[in-house]
Amino acid sequence: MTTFANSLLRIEQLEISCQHDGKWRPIVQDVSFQVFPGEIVALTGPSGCGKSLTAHAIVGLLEAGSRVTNGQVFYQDRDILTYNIHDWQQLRREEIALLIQHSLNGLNPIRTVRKQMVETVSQRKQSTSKKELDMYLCSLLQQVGFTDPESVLASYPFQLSGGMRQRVLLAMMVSLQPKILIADEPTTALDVINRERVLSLLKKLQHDFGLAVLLISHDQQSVKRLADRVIQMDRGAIIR
Ligand SMILES: Nc1ncnc2c1ncn2[C@@H]1O[C@H](COP(=O)(O)OP(=O)(O)OP(=O)(O)O)[C@@H](O)[C@H]1O
Repeated sequence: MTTFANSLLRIEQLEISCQHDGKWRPIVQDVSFQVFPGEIVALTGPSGCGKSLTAHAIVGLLEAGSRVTNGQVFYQDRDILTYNIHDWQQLRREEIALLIQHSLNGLNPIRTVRKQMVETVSQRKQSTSKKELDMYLCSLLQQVGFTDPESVLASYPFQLSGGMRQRVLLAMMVSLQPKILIADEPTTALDVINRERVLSLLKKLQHDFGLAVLLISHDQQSVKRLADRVIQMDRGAIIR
């Protein structure tokens, strides 16, 4: 008998259907794979093959017009598709982080980085003095490669480049100490230098914290450089 004792994430025969012209049709079908602690697994394939739908289903964030119609998703052997909204929120806060395609969407454009980081960090950290908190925020930003963290804290998202915003999101994610990061096209909107930075950072987080990463990407270069294992999708199914 196969044992799944060590897998962090186990997807079994997942089917996701979408509504088109009032009819529900399966778009993702019979998708099964596992992610083990500390490994980087790439989910790759052409545009529209169902990578994002799969990623969003795993974290309970499918949009209206799409839903899971078959299969199971286990996180540490817990069947998370049975979760309610509260359970999902807790899972996303404590265990599974999601880094989305366009980083600006993940940050509020009219609030400073500091305010947003404080909000995230306070989900995990007990209240401390302002000075201690600032030191902690700066250390998080330094971990993701910022040499002038104070000025980043005082900035609004629009004052930062796409790559910088992506790294701010990663710093916030690090503070939540997730076991697994699902990164949906984390480098698509970035120029070559920032792309390299974000990819190196994912590798560093894997190395330093034993973070597992499910990397959704159609960028073969990123996939080759980063992934320990590659899962190839096409037209809603895994092909290898
Ligand atoms: N909420 C929705 N309602 C209806 N159809 C949807 C919905 N979300 C996704 N789809 C359809 O499902 C298909 C797969 O979409 P998905 O975003 O998962 O592709 P993808 O592989 O991530 O592509 P890309 O690399 O371009 O992001 C697409 O044809 C898309 O139009």
